[in-house]
Amino acid sequence: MNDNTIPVTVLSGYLGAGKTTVLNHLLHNQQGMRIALIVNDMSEINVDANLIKRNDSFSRTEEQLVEMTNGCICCTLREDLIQEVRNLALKGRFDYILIESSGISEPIPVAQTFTYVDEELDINLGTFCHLDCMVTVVDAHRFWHDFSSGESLVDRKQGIDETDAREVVDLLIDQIEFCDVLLLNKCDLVAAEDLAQLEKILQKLQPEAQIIRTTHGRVDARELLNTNRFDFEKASMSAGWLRELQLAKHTPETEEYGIGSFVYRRTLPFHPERLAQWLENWPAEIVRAKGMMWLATRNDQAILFSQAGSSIQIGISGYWVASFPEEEQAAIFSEEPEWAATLDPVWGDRINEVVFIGIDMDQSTLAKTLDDCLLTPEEMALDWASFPDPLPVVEDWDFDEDEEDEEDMAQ
Ligand SMILES: Nc1nc2c(ncn2[C@@H]2O[C@H](COP(=O)(O)OP(=O)(O)OP(=O)(O)O)[C@@H](O)[C@H]2O)c(=O)[nH]1
Repeated sequence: MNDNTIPVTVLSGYLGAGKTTVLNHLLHNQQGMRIALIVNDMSEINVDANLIKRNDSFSRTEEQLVEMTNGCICCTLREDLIQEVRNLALKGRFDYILIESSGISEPIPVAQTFTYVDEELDINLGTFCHLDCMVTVVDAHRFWHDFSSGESLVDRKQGIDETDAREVVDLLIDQIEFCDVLLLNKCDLVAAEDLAQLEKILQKLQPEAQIIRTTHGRVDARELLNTNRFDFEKASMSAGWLRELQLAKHTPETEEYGIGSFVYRRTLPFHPERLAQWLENWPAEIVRAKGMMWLATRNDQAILFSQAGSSIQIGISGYWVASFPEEEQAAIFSEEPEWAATLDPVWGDRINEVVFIGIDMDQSTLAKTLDDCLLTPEEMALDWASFPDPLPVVEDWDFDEDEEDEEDMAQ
């Protein structure tokens, strides 16, 4: 299907991770291909594009450089990206398109640009090109610093605008969890033992991607170009937490460097007040947690819980099927009998099911302290709606900020 369309590789990675360095390296090792480059920079001056133009391998006749500035190709410049890619493809001069996203781009919207027809522009990029590989560059030296900084893009003056409340760690995790190749760059700046541990945790967060250690972006071009690796469905399902959740049975792993994971699964609801207290004292050894939660006070809502570093988000993912009228439930269950057979006879699909990935986690203590947050048999008999619920309704909830708010109120 992809035979006659131009392959595209997208480089993502947080600011300064080494994307331009990788791109420059690829230009030196392009195996005779005529490459078109699209370089996206958030600032007005496209520093990365200037660096590439100075590269002696960048020949103006064979290559073309498209600079996209003052916005991000995953949001404000998405339509421009579609048009630029189409224009490049229509020139018929290029064998390959390489895109360097801005450091604050999210990879999924960029990938969607190639997989969905844009109805407003009425352009189907699939007729011109296909996504070959999503690459994420990770800065091995700064990873833990950025991951645990608790800072937002706005705190770092790196947001799209002053309302860009995304946390640095959420961006890092999005870029890691959706990719085909992870380049662990700046390996020269990290001790061997720390590097081995970081590689293992990245593997746990993203078990499908090929992880390649690099220094100054030096990587065999064949690992990133014409790889045939990208598959939207597969990439969307490749995150470590999701894979863990889908495993029929967790096989205990040999915990190299203390890195492990487990699924906390209970068919009892959480008491929101006790759960909130638990979240306030988030165990530092948990690196990533994600899954569904069942809160007694919101008995119909399926809550999506997501944590990475100090960022905790609690959102509504939808409604439990068990909260639907009986005929609707019956219709859904008859369409998915295998799934229906796995459900609790009393509570249906209501469940607490959260994956924890961490370093040196004490699984039984964590599970025990979470069990203490579930409704007791006495509470099960009470009116659940009457329980205090200090948890936020939706969206981001930063417990550090909450502490600050409490401190402010106390003054
Ligand atoms: N020590 C060391 N420095 C590196 C390595 N790779 C890149 N650098 C340096 O890191 C800095 C940032 O690299 P870039 O390639 O510009 O990073 P980027 O991801 O394109 O950055 P943005 O475009 O700002 O998002 C530069 O000064 C590079 O020379 C590496 O492996 N080791």
